[in-house]
Amino acid sequence: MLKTLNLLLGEQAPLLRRYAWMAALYGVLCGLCTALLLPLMAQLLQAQWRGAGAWLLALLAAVVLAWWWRGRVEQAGVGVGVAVLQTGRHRLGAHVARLPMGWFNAQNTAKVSHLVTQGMMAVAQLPAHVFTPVISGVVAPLVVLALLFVQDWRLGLVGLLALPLLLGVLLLTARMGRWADAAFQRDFAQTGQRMVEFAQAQSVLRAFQGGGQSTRFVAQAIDQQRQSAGHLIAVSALSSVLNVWAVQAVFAALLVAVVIGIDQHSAQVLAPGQVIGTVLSMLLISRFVEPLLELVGYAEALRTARGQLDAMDALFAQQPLPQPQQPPHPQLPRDASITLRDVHFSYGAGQPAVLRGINLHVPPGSMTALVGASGSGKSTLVRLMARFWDVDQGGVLIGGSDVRQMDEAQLAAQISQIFQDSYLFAGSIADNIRIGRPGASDAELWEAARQAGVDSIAQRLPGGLDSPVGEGGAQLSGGERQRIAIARALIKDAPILLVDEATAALDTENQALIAQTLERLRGQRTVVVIAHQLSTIAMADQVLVLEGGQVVEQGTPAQLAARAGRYAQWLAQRAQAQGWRMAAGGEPV
Ligand SMILES: Nc1ncnc2c1ncn2[C@@H]1O[C@H](COP(=O)(O)OP(=O)(O)OP(=O)(O)O)[C@@H](O)[C@H]1O
Repeated sequence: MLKTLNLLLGEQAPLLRRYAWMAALYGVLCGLCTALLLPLMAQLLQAQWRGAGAWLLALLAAVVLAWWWRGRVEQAGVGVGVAVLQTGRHRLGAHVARLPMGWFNAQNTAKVSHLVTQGMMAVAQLPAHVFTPVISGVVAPLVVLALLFVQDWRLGLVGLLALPLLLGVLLLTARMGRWADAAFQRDFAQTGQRMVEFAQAQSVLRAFQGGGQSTRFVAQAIDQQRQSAGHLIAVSALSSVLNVWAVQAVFAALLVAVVIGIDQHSAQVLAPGQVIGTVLSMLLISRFVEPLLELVGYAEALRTARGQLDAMDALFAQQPLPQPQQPPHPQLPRDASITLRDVHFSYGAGQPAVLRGINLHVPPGSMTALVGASGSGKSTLVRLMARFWDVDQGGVLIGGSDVRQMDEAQLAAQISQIFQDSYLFAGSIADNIRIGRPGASDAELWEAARQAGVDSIAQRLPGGLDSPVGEGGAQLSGGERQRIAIARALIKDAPILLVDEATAALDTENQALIAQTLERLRGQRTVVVIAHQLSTIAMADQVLVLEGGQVVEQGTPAQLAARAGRYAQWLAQRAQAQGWRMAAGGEPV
């Protein structure tokens, strides 16, 4: 728990240590107040008023000191809570930003969103409201235990023996709670993910189910969450009862010890000294048990925050892709070529191989088209070039340098991407294009917009290029979003362009736009395109046909068309389907 808090706090971690010491000192002060209460009670019981007055003054001074110190501790705790909120979110965000692109699936994204909102609040509450009574609830009984030993060693011994038993019960209930909490958090995140999906998929749902209906997935997720919430509530209630019983059992054991002590001295009438001793023992026992009861009252809050901290810990344990060490690395690319050497890749240990022994060389300034059936590995191959993940075997080289030996920013500077799922941020059209090159001038912005056909969108909208696109580009059509993504890639002016030529998302106008863009950049940039249009394939210097994660054919469009192999077959099917007629050289007519 402390390890993760330290991770969240980073350079501010000393604040937590200082606060913990302050809270422990507060526990000692509480114990000191109890210590001063003993002589005061003894003097009162013996009717020694002067002595009692002196001890009373000392006790009042200690109580005032403890109150004042408690205020300081609370302030320090709130300070740590605020630091957790401020620094923790940044550190978590900075860590997530370094994780491989492949890590960002819907489930992980929902988890992160839950952690930085509710999770971070639950964790920040710990130092602000929970740790002070918990730390003092541990320290104060230890001081009182020492006093118990001074008062009567047998009582001290009972108290000492009770502590590990109490600790055992607390640990057991905490573990039970953690299991139940982990299941609840998992189901909670799953429901959140399903609800977002439900909202986003409204058009599909209404088309297939009519309005107002939930999906089976949402219903299942909610049902699962209801079950795990019920389980968690039951476990929490049982834990509370067990914890309180354990403390009460310690209380009872100490009382029994006092009674047995009395019996050994005298069964009939207590001597005055025995009366005082008994009263003081009872007082110590109650002061021993009281903070323990308060401590177990916070078990629930601790467990909830613990679950969130565990999830944050697991997130911090996710490793970013290794970065090259200096010197002599990182390496610089010598040109805009792309080479794949015997690349093998799967999406995780135990998962089937998606790419198997790919060898490929894309010379600088040339254009390579990837074709193949759905699931043959085209997108995976292109994304490996941008180091979304690291290959399992072999290597991906940009300009002769292995991408694993290149600086992350250096690699990013080499590559522009136009993918089907290019995300638009809630901002203006101009903001979204400028992501490609934040320092671009207005003239460069307009030039990229013109080349990508965004100028016609801007003319239609009252705000021009400053018109908002809505969250995720919701205020634009799919084709318009795609054009902005193209403008963003063009303004970046990177020497390598990776393109996933969208199929369904693009209308003929946009298809033509991509074709024009590729035509214009031909010879100027290294282009790798996942091609669906015959016209695009015909433009390519080389075509790779992928099947089952392997390159089954490779050559110029003309060579492949003449070979009567897979490409020619595929070409014939496409031509038939689209009413295209291909010339013998592979060029569409
Ligand atoms: N994130 C992922 N996790 C696990 N498996 C994946 C992931 N992405 C893709 N795959 C699997 O890898 C294989 C290749 O997928 P890929 O998307 O590279 O194929 P593709 O040729 O681009 O397909 P399409 O033309 O339909 O986009 C498929 O079997 C797919 O199920």
